[in-house]
Parts: sequence; structure tokens; C-alpha cells
Amino acid sequence: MASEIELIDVTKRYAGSSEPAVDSVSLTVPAGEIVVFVGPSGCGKTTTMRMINRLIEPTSGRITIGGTDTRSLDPDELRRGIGYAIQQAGLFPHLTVAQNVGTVPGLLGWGKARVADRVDEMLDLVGLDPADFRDRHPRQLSGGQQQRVGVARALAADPPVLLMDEPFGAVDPITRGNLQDELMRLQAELRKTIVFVTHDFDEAVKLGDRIAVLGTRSRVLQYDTPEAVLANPADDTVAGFVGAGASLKQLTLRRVREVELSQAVTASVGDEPAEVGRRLAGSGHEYALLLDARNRPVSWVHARDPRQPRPVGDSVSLQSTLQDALEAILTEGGAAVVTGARGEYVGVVEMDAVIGTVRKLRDEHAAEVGT
Ligand SMILES: Nc1ncnc2c1ncn2[C@@H]1O[C@H](COP(=O)(O)OP(=O)(O)OP(=O)(O)O)[C@@H](O)[C@H]1O
Repeated sequence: MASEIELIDVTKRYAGSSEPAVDSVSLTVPAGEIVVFVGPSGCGKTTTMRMINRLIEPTSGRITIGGTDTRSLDPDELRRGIGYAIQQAGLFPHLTVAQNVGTVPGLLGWGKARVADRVDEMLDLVGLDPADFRDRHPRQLSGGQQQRVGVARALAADPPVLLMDEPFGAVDPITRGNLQDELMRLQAELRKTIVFVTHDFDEAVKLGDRIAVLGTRSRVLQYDTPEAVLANPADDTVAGFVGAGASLKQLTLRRVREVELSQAVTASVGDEPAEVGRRLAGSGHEYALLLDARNRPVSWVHARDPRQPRPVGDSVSLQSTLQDALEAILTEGGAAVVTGARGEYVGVVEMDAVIGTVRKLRDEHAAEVGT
């Protein structure tokens, strides 16, 4: 069960600072969604996030979780109900992986056997073999493994709310991508309310159901879906943050199944070249796609040279992103073959269809904001 989080006019003034670190922020995080706070260093992301679990007490304003004012709860009790994952994982170095993951369930008074079961279930969930990892110490883990344990620990007591502060900030880009993919897979299953802090805009686009772009003192510059922020940055500051290549980034948000597919001229691998030539004649196409007995694409043949097939290299599925499709189009030179669940030919995606989709997206979002 997830809970909505609401920040109402929340301000934080640190003692001795003339300016507030967070100035009157109001924002609703819908239940079961990932909201990413993204903004430059020092803008107040961490302060804003930590006020949610009262690691930092707001100077004024109100925060509710599932409708309950957090000030009405004991801070320790509040924090046991909120998962918290941070950069460098923040594991206790002298405790084993199992003891780290079992910390909050232990504090909640769960019995030993139940905690042990839960630890194994959580390690499994984040892709670590419990038999191999439960008795290790954090120093015996790679950075990526430590981050996985950090996520397992945050989820162990099954909290409805998860706060994640640059949780994948300290690992290499490939591990980071894998951890992001895993978080998305977990979230599809768990549907927690997640607040995620990063200064990496691409990470925000990939993970967020919504993105809150924050400026100085945590002022909310734009709060919208990644599609809308990319298509229509609210002002120059947001545009600067979105950075170059906004249209290319949009391609990672759209799937091949959303694009109108074209049909290639097809023939069977065993067909006579003359038959292939007949099919191409008058079709307006230069190439035919040869399919095997199970309808799977094998090679392309050119009308002028039907005896010299060229193997299909890169193909995409209906679930692939348009970025993958574009990559395949460029590799294949013209069109990318699209296959279904069993590898069967479904259609082809062409450059024009990709361009058309990006243009349509931009028009839709332009219409929404009335520009
Ligand atoms: N304990 C503190 N006492 C005084 N000022 C603080 C304290 N913690 C943070 N600040 C100040 O508050 C502002 C916001 O800090 P915060 O850590 O929330 O920003 P951030 O956006 O998370 O930054 P980063 O991305 O660099 O982690 C900064 O100017 C910082 O110097």
C-alpha cells in the first residue's frame, strides 16, 4: 500500500544562514509514483527530502504522508515506516549483509526466523544470492553490490514510502544503468511512493513518473512528466538543465509499439530469385525481406542482385525504445525490422515514422500549455 506525500509551504532555515535553504515549497507526490527531485548542487534537494522523514525538522510548513501530519508522529516511529537509501549505500561496516538488511524489521520486533526469511527474500529481490552474500561484510562487496544491499535494507520492512538520495551516484555508468533498470522492475511490482534525488537529468527522465526541477532554495521551476519537461521546458533555466539533445532524449521514452509500422516486401528464404523480383516489381521497394519457415527475418535482397542476400543485423521488438530503433535504422541503413514475441516478423520501422512521433509529441505538449 502506497501513500501520498504532501509538502505544504515547507521552509528550512539553518541556524546562522541569512537565506533559507528551502523556501516555501509546496508539492504533492502521488501515491505509488516515482517523483525525482533534480537540480543543481546545493539547491536544497537533500534538505527537502530529509524533511519528509524528519532527519531535518522544517522551520515552518507542513508535511503529510497518507494524510497524517508527520509532526504528530514520533520521529523514530516515522522513520521506521519510510525506507531510506543513500549514496555509498550507508551500510554499517561492522555488521553483516543480513544484519544490515534486517535492521529495521529487528527494531520493529519481528521474530528471528521472520527476519531471516525476509532478509533472504530481499536479497533475492535485488539480485544477490542469499547463500553467497548474507554473511559477508560490506567491505567484501563491490560498489554496485553495496548499493543493492542498501536498496534491500530500505525495502525490508515493506514501507509504503521510499526516499532515495543519489542512491546510484557512486557507481560506474554501466552498473548505474543496471541498478536503474532493476529499480524500475521492482517498482512495477511494488508500486511504492518513491522520492528520488539526483543531479543527473537523464536519470530523472529514465526513472521519474514525474520530475520536479528545483532551482535555488528548492523553488519548484517545473513539476511534470518527463515527456512534458523535455517537450516544453518551463523557462530558460529548465531548458539549460534539460541540456542539448532534448529530442533525442524523448526517443528513450517512446516504444516501437507506439509508432506506425510499415510493411516490407517479403519472400521466403527458399523462393526463386525470379519470384522475389516479381514481388518487388512495381512495389516501389528496392529491397525484399526474406523470412524463414517460422516467419523470422533472415536477410535482405536487392532487386538488382537477388542472389546476394545481406543478413539482417540489428532488429528491434515492439517493446524497444525509439532510441534503439533509431540505432538499428542507422546500422541497417534505412529501416529496422520489428519482431514479435517469438522472433517473428511484424513490420519495419522507418526514419519518417520516428520523426513523425517526436513531432507529434511536441505538438501535443505545445497544445497542452496553450502555446
Ligand atoms: N546543516 C547545515 N547547516 C547549514 N547549512 C546547510 C546545512 N546543510 C545544508 N546546508 C546548506 O543548504 C543548502 C542546500 O543543501 P542541500 O544539501 O539540501 O542541497 P542539495 O541540492 O542536496 O545539494 P547536493 O546536490 O550538492 O547534495 C546549501 O547551500 C547548503 O550549504
